[in-house]
Amino acid sequence: MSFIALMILVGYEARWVYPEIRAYFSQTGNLTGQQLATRSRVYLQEVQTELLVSSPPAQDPPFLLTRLELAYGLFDVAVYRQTYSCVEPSLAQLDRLMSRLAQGEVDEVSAVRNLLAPIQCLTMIEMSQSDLRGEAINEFADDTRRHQVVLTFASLVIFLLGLVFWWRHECQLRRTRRATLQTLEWMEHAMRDPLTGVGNRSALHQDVLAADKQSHGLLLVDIDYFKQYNDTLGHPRGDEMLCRLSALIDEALNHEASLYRLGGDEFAALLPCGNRKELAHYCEGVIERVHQVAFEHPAHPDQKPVTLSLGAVCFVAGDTDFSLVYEAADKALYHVKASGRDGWKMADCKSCTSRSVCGAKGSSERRILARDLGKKALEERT
Ligand SMILES: Nc1nc2c(ncn2[C@@H]2O[C@H](COP(=O)(O)OP(=O)(O)OP(=O)(O)O)[C@@H](O)[C@H]2O)c(=O)[nH]1
Repeated sequence: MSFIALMILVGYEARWVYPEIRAYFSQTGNLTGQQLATRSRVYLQEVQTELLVSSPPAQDPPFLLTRLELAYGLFDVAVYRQTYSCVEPSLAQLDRLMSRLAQGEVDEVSAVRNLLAPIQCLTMIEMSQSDLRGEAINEFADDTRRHQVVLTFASLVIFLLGLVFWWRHECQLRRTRRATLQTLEWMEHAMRDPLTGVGNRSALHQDVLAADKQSHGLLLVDIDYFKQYNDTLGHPRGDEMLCRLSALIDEALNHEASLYRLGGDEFAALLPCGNRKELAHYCEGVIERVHQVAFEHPAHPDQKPVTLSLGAVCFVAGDTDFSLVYEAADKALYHVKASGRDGWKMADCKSCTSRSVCGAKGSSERRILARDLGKKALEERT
């Protein structure tokens, strides 16, 4: 918009400047016109003076004639003839005077008298030319002033247009920036569990997709008998416990894992882990830490403090269908739950790893398996 206005202004100025300057300089041509008349008058006056001062003239007739011819030549201009009525008679008079002077038929006094009319005509031409020039200059000055005003206002308009454009652009930029930030904020909210502040299920899937092709460990953690905890102490205390446990799991995993709440009382942890042994170490660490802290659980069927059940699996991110990985970890968790809870199990998921990352089984895993055997034996006996 500003650019278009600027172009219009430039066009306008170019349209004005060129003819106006031309007009001005053509008027300065009047200076030459005036000068011709002046020069011619000076020659005539020199002849007049010569005739008046010295009688007989000190200069010989050819000198006077040359002066008169010069005066005639400068006087005999087409523009003068067309513009001023006194030119034709004056030139005729000069012509007559020159021929009479050449023949020596004229006395000084009548010659001087004959020069008066041409001199008067030339003086009038000088004054007229001077007036014309003055008018042209005044007109040019008026035009210049007028155009300066136009130029000033146009520049002001362009400046204001530029300002408006800049302001609108700035507002647009701010709106876009705000919208982007809001979108990012919403995305961030959409990926977070509002209660514990850890990521949610969508965040887990996104992080798995974004993870580099390295060996990772997935831990699924579920609180045991949380329904009873809620029923006894109330949901606000249950919420509090969820927050405490998410912090505790994070701490037990040395803050190296990304933590997620998948819903209800189930958490997931994703962490880089080279082999099963390392993952087993992490699982053991979580179980031990919750034992150490021993959060009170007034309704635990086994009269224990709060306990956790863990299912874990090793996988190579990017190489495996994550749903298979999750299913394997979930099965392991289910197995722990079914085996009496308060323990961990690592899934032996062959399809989850393209590289051999499997190591030794964890002690808790062994403990669960032992408990399974015990349960089976008990069932067989009853
Ligand atoms: N305080 C609280 N409780 C929740 C929330 N979301 C789900 N729950 C409760 O968590 C409990 C989960 O219970 P279940 O899935 O039956 O499992 P559980 O009682 O822990 O039993 P097991 O998992 O078999 O050991 C339910 O009572 C839900 O009401 C929450 O945001 N806050």
